[in-house]
Amino acid sequence: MLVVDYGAQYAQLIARRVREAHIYSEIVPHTASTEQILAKNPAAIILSGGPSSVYADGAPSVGADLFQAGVPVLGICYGFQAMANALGGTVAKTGLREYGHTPVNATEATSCLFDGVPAEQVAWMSHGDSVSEAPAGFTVLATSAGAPVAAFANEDAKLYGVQWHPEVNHSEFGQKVLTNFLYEGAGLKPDWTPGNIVEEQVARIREQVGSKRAICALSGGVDSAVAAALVQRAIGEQLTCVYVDHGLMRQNESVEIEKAFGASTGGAKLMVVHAEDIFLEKLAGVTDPEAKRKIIGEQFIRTFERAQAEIIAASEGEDVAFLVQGTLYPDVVESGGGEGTANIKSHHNVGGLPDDIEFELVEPLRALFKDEVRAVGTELGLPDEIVHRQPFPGPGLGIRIIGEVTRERLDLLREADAIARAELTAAGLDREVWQMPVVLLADVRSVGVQGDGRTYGHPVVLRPVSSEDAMTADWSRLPYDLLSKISNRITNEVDGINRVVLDVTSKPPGTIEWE
Ligand SMILES: Nc1ncnc2c1ncn2[C@@H]1O[C@H](COP(=O)(O)OP(=O)(O)OP(=O)(O)O)[C@@H](O)[C@H]1O
Ligand SMILES: O=c1[nH]c(=O)c2[nH+]cn([C@@H]3O[C@H](COP(=O)(O)O)[C@@H](O)[C@H]3O)c2[nH]1
Ligand SMILES: NC(=O)CC[C@H](N)C(=O)O
Ligand SMILES: [Mg+2]
Repeated sequence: MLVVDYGAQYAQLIARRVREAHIYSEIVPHTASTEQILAKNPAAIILSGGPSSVYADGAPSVGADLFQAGVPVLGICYGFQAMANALGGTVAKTGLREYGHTPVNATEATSCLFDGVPAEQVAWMSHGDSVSEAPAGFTVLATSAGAPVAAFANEDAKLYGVQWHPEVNHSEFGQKVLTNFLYEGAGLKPDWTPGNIVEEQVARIREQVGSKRAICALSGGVDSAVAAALVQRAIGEQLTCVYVDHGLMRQNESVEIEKAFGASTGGAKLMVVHAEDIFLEKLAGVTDPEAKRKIIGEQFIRTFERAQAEIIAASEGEDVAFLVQGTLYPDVVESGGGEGTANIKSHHNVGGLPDDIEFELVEPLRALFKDEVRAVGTELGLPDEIVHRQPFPGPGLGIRIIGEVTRERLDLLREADAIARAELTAAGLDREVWQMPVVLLADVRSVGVQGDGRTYGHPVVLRPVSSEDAMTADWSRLPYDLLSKISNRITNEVDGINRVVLDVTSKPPGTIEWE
């Protein structure tokens, strides 16, 4: 099943909802020609939304021939409008815009698209243009106040379209409409599972790496543990995992990772590289978040090159050409790696990579979201402690010190962070909270009174968030008692921190990390 991306906010979300319906899906850009799309032999096609207007100059269009190939198609929003336009319907700016929750009424309940869906449903809309006339041969299935043609179908040709976004959570029967299209409209069988991801990726990795050697950047986090386990399954002995202690890790983390490692990767070899001094040296005097990220990204690669040289020397000159990373889709899209998407922050493993990198990357999880990766981890038999670990960013505490990163500041933050994490665990909230960065405002100081004396210390920010996939997040409503305990312990026990504040910003507009 293919998703054609018209520059949508939600193209990956569509692909993911299709995978949730246990059908394999991939995304192709709208620049792909009809021949290129059909050459992939799709069992069905979904045309995504997009920011353009079909009647504007240079707007992406879809060839009418795509609809004559006998492949079932569902158009969503822009995709729906482009489909109407290509097949002789009319699309116009009606002046009736709809954004957000919108009631939609079925006018033709017999379509398979609406099986099990009530006559009135709340759908999530985001459009300024509307289809005012369906193409010949199509039946209008639904209307809304702002969209006279809110859905249409040509059941014989297996062509369907909806003006709303069935892929977003807020569309009440969104997943139902999507699965109706997939199972009934397109007749697909729900037989794709995390087990298939494992099989398919193992086969792909074998093909890519062949009999050569690879190293896996292993952080102790979920993504790299799952990536390592997949690659280990594919190429066994040819893999060496490399953990970099860059001095930006949390308290005791390096020791714990070394200990937990055997369980996480099915016994692959582990090499620990200590690179604290060089990372801190390169970060000296740097305060700009993007500059920090680029420096850390580059130093990671330089460290992997050191590991590569050692492995080559030890294996009598056999080349190590591949670098495995646990890159996920959100890392790619935030780094501006999608079709026409903005750069929000350069994740060290994507946008932070240096230009002169010589490794060939192996990234088996690059199209997936975190909860999908967790399902693959469970499928691979990884222990729950690893599969459900809270994320921790590769640049570590380096992007949680607002200001210059120094050894003293790192020690201060490590102490505060250890207390916050221990209390969250003691409260039994580790699984409920997605992650809780503790951020040191190193260039801010405030006046306190402690032991009847004046202090002039730094604040830390607690940033507990709940999320499904890190693309959006809300601040976690932690119990006041817990917040109070964390605040008391940090200010009492960590010399130099005299204030604890709570971040109550969702994402958007904030991101999870402060830098
Ligand atoms: N300290 C490290 N040593 C080696 N590789 C690392 C380190 N930190 C991060 N990486 C690499 O960068 C990738 C991206 O980091 P990221 O934090 O997103 O993933 P993760 O650590 O595997 O999982 P999680 O999101 O659960 O923390 C990792 O999958 C890993 O390949
Ligand atoms: O490995 C990583 N390298 C990075 O450069 C990076 N930046 C952010 N994160 C993690 O990604 C998720 C989304 O974070 P933001 O809302 O801050 O963008 C959150 O889980 C962050 O912790 C990173 N992980
Ligand atoms: N979300 C969309 O796909 C929007 C389609 C088109 N740009 C409109 O405003 O109607
Ligand atoms: Mg991590």
